[in-house]
Amino acid sequence: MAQFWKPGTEKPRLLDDEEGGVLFLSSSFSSSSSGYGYASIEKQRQRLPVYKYRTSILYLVESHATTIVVGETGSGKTTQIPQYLKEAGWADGGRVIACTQPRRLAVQAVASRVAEEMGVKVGEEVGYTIRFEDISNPDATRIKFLTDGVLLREMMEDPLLTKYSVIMVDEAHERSISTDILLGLLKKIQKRRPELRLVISSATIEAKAMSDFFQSSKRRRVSEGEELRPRLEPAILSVEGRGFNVQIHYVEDPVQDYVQAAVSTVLLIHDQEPAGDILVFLTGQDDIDVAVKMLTEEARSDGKHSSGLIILPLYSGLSRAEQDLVFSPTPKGKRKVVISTNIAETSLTLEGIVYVVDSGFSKQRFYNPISDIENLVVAPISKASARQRAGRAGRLRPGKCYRLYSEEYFVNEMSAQGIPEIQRSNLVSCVIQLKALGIDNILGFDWPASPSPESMIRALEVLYSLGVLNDDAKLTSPVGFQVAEIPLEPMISKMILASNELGCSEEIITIAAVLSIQSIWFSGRGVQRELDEAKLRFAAAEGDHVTFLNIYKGFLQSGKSSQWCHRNFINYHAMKKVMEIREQLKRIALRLGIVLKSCERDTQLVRKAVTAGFFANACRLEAFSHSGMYKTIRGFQEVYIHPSSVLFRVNPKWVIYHSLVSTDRQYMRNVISIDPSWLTEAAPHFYQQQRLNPIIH
Ligand SMILES: Nc1ncnc2c1ncn2[C@@H]1O[C@H](COP(=O)(O)OP(=O)(O)OP(=O)(O)O)[C@@H](O)[C@H]1O
Repeated sequence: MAQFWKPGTEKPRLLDDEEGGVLFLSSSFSSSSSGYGYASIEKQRQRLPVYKYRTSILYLVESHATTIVVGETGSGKTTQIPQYLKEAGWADGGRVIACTQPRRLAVQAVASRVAEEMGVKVGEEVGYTIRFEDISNPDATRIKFLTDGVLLREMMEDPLLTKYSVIMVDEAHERSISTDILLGLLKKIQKRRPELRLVISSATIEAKAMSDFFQSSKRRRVSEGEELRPRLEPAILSVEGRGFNVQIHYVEDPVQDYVQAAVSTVLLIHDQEPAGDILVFLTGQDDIDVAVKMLTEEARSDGKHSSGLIILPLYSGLSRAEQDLVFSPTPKGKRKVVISTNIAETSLTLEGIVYVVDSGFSKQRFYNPISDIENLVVAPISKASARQRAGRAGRLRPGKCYRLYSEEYFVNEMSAQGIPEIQRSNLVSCVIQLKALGIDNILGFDWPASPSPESMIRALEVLYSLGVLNDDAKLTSPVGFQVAEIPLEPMISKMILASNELGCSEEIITIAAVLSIQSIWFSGRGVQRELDEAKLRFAAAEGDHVTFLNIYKGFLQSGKSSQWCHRNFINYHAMKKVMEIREQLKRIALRLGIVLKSCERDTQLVRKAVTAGFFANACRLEAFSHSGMYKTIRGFQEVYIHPSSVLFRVNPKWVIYHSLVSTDRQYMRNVISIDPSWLTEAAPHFYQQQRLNPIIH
């Protein structure tokens, strides 16, 4: 079990102490978490640290084109600033105030909170839009929360975002790809629309870089009326103070197994600490499922330690209804344990949470443009993330955060800030978005942090081979425009378009839905044999994609039964999410004129459609390899079929994978066997005939 410094001894630190900063105690803050009346909400609003800065914020927004607001987590930036702006008239005359978030869940949660504070219904004066879900009313919505990705999509219809008077880019320090693209484009828009105001909310460390970025706007020639325009240099405002104290506990020695350590810590808290819910940060669906199972079994086998625990997973692959469970009030006498990925890291207030357990890891993308390989890797988080995680406790009362790493590690080894996603990702989706917005000179685009030219060139090559870009690097018609319109990775979009021509769109839409979530299998420790046996019941010789079709069919035939999923080691929540996404994809397909048609299980057609999208991920088994080693066709990288694939140990000669994960080796996840001649058919330029021919034969 992880050993923590005991509370009350000298060791635990208050959050601010980490930096040697000032301690802020807001003990007057009401700690009641339910039954808010309107008046009490108003009082709560006024007690938030940001309230003291209301006038300054409004003054700066009035007088500067860009205002950067720096503030501790919980100071009230997200929920309050849009309301201040509305109250000051920025939404008058039909104008709209936008507030972007990197994550969907945060968009929904913050919109409901702000609507509650304003005493209105979500979807009316306060609305939100996330991919596939628009809960806003063009005539009534004055404050709109949306993901930064959705705002980018809105630019396709309205390049200058004319309906917005102020755009607040929240959590800009997270540096998601979409945030970086958005910042670059907003800077451009400001030159054309000097009346547009930007509010960038950012952690301290990034504020200077943000300011430099917006500062470097080229000065316009002063013309008549110029003095009426806002000042171009950005203003920086620092909001001092936070909500409640969060006591930080570190482990004394590094933990060997963070899932096991997280489970032990939850039981320790439950045993020794007063009432209050627990939020645990792990990395992904796989380790969350394992932790949920361990805790559930503990609850079954040994009532003493774990009676009264309500254990809930939280990750993006869950259906909406399951995600909503984490927001429901905890029944009296019970303790909720939410086990989450980093989707709960920013902007969320889960009312009952008093304790946070932080594994110190998250799943992150890393792309190597030389090998053209993108991996999803479990990697250490940054100090900025650790603070955000700790900040989820102490939002409505004092809290505690248990870090499953040592203080020495936190202070000396943890990086201050993560690497911007744009510098560690494959840029195919990013390039197509910019192209769709008419940005032709992608290499010359004004980025807050430049991606490597190699990554750009790789992305351009792939898009060209997908038939999305023409010789002039412009979107092709209709394929390029259609691919850009589908809000999915371009390779999946291309696969869907190809399925229309091949007559297998029903099957491919199912496959696309399954590929958009992490896994539909139940992951658990100690159940590998049963899981393998269950897989055999559905396994298709052609590979995982066709296996998904068997599972989907079985699920429908069972009447979408949770018991059926349980018996077959399939994650019921994930299957419900697949159904949701599939419905959304069907609507998009119909809009694009794709005829929904089944090929009646002609798996060759299905595999050809997959090849049309994913040809760049083709690999060949090494002729003399008995260890199942493959080499990627592009880049000659060594890769292996992941043990979770139905093709593990089957090792067909030619395969295509959907994604790679890196542990001790590079593993291909979701693999399908192909005929190599389909590669040259699908992408003659990519696999120049003469280069591939000797390999094929
Ligand atoms: N759904 C909610 N229920 C109750 N209180 C809430 C809710 N949402 C926000 N609050 C209160 O408002 C405070 C400020 O939240 P807000 O999201 O505006 O802060 P923030 O400065 O943007 O922090 P972060 O960067 O962590 O998002 C919370 O600490 C909490 O006290």
